[in-house]
Amino acid sequence: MVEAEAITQSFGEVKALDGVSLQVRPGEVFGLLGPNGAGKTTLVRVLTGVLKPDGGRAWVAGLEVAKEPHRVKAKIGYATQEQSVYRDLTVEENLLFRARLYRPKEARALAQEALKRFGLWPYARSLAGHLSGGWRQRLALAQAVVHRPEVLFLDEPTTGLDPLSRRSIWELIHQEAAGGAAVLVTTHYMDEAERCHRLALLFAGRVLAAGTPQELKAMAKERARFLFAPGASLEAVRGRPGVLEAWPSGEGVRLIARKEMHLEGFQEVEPSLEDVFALLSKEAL
Ligand SMILES: Nc1ncnc2c1ncn2[C@@H]1O[C@H](COP(=O)(O)OP(=O)(O)OP(=O)(O)O)[C@@H](O)[C@H]1O
Repeated sequence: MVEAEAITQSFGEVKALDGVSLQVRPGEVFGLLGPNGAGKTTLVRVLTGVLKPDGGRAWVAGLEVAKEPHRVKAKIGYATQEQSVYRDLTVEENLLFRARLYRPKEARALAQEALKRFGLWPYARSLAGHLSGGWRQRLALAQAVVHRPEVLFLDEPTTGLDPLSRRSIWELIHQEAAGGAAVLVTTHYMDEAERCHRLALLFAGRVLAAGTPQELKAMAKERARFLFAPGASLEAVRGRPGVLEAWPSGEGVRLIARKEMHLEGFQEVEPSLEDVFALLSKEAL
């Protein structure tokens, strides 16, 4: 459904993408997790045909993106970080506008269906500019899928939303995947990465690892120890040989240490995705 093969892209001295390969299957929510500047938006721009990369190839919905960018655009939904809703149109008008671009004959029926599917009925006649951030983001998502695309690209769809709104946006993302769409979603929230079927950890333009959240954690446990030091001071823990990372956590200190180290008095804990990321980015530096 989505296949990227060794994509590279530089902006002057900056290597935004450095040989990125990945696949997203139909029915799957695939997360692209990485800090600011990792290259997430650049990859989405390449995969949606907005930006032609320096190197590598990409296929989306059976088409090679660089060769047929216009046909690709009709088959995908794309919600960018910049909110793409028109504030001075109503919710319904926004949906109609988008649907008409791709499937003019069915536009009215598609807009009605999206209003229902996304629970936007009560706001159909409200101006988009009057919606709260959470509902506007819901509209942005509805707009991206109103023409029933096979592949959906969502660039940080929950940035700036409160936890409850984020939760409901994630429910909708999974609803679209359950309907058969291949969904690629970028995020820098570690808890959101846990909600993906599979994910790739992107750092400085490179995929450090890819897999299900469970696979990534299992891989990290093979390579390092994840520990908690109750009542310890940060300085004391950081000073011990073999400690790769340490940070304050509740009544003690959390740390990542080399596998071969014997650290008596420490409790072994299950790594989170944040721990996995901390370990891999440390190794990559
Ligand atoms: N058009 C551009 N011109 C110059 N540099 C760019 C351009 N677009 C991206 N970059 C640089 O490429 C790198 C990757 O940027 P990108 O926006 O893809 O990262 P990101 O992972 O999406 O970050 P964020 O989470 O902040 O959106 C950054 O160093 C950025 O400054």
